[in-house]
Amino acid sequence: MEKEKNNSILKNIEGKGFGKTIWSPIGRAMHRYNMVEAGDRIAVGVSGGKDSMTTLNALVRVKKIAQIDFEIIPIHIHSNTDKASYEKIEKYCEELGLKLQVEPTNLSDMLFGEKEVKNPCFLCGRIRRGILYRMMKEQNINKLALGHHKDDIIETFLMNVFYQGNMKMMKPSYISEEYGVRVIRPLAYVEEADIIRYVKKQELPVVASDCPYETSENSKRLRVKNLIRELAQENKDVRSVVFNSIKEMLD
Ligand SMILES: Nc1ncnc2c1ncn2[C@@H]1O[C@H](COP(=O)(O)OP(=O)(O)OP(=O)(O)O)[C@@H](O)[C@H]1O
Repeated sequence: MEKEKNNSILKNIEGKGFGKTIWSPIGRAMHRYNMVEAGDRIAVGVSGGKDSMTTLNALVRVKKIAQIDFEIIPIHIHSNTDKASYEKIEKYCEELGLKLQVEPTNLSDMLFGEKEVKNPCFLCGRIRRGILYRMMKEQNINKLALGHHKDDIIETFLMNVFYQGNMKMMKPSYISEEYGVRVIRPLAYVEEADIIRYVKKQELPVVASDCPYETSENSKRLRVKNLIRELAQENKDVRSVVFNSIKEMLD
């Protein structure tokens, strides 16, 4: 019975035709950076968006197919009081045999209240990260899996070059000195377009983001994203060209 359930979960996660675009690059990144080791307690930051839901699936898949004994702890930092917005994720985690931990915050009020905040995206990310790290410490969790993918890594690199004048990288795996935990990005080698295709085909219960800044036309990230999109019309491999040129610097 248990075996049948496991097989059905695995089948739903894997889908058909995603070996080359999803599972193989995830496997390569996990292997190269030793992302999953026996005894690990790995928190997955689950926003409910396509990237973190795919990351969650990737870890559940590894747990089911590899003989590695580790734990997965999905955590959702909730930005407002609307419970309905995460019930879908909670239910999905249950189907995977996992209990979603939900941490309520007043992030929405803080960021979109009466007082204007200067750097909302930076602040939001920092606060969320701070909460995640605190929860990890309290629960003896040694790794944090985030849903950043190949396009995020390329965009971050180019943004740093264009706007900051440095070549800082979003690394697939690194130790946060401040908090003493390892951050891993299992989707580091996966392209966003493939994640979109995967999530759609598998009908993952993705929750739309309520962040008003996400699609802001002025956002520097969006400008870089559009630039890459434009270049990709001339050369469809442009993402891989950039990525391969920085790959060694990601270690
Ligand atoms: N509310 C949250 N609770 C827990 N983890 C989060 C939350 N928001 C973001 N994260 C984690 O941080 C990562 C990067 O966050 P970001 O806001 O850039 O989301 P994203 O790249 O759009 O990903 P997603 O599609 O998963 O929302 C996410 O993939 C996820 O792992």
